[in-house]
Amino acid sequence: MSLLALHNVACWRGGRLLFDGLDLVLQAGDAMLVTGPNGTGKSSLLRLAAGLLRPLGGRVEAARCALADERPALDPELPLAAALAFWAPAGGAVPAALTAAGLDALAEVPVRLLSTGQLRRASLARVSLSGAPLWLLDEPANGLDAGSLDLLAALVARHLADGGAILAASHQPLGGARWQTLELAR
Ligand SMILES: Nc1ncnc2c1ncn2[C@@H]1O[C@H](COP(=O)(O)OP(=O)(O)OP(=O)(O)O)[C@@H](O)[C@H]1O
Repeated sequence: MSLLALHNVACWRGGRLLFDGLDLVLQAGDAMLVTGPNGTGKSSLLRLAAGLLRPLGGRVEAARCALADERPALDPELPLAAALAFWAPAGGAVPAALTAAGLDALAEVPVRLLSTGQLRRASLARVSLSGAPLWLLDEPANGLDAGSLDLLAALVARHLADGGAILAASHQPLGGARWQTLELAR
């Protein structure tokens, strides 16, 4: 069974047609990288897949998903571990997620004090904690240093090996998978 399927999808946003006739299918273990110039609709495509945006035409079928974009979706006033616990169905997985994202030392630091790259990694920890089989990652490498890029690649590889799928938008190459590519054009 596919974890994401788009059938003949058209997207209208900002007063113009961003794309139409788009078909794609992601099965367990699949990773797809969406590329293209600014404003061509990469983030919009992720929001369509997340069910946050309605297609102008066509059909979107998605498994339970977790979206990581520029908004961390973590309570800024809470210590990081407590903020992440909100998203953890079983609660107990938070320490392992912190370790996998290289955030052990920051568990008790309020989210509002984290740096840009630390917040990105906290978003990845949130997504990995969610248990969602479909990850939607919008520019996940933004603000990450070399070591953090390696952590991202490891998280990607583990999620795919566990039977998940990933749709990511990025201006830079990502590791951890043999990425299929989808280029959106103006
Ligand atoms: N909330 C919104 N309301 C109206 N138009 C929007 C909204 N968000 C984005 N758009 C428009 O939709 C178009 C596609 O934007 P989108 O963010 O999907 O592009 P992108 O390919 O992800 O760009 P970038 O590479 O800059 O991140 C742009 O023209 C943008 O102005």
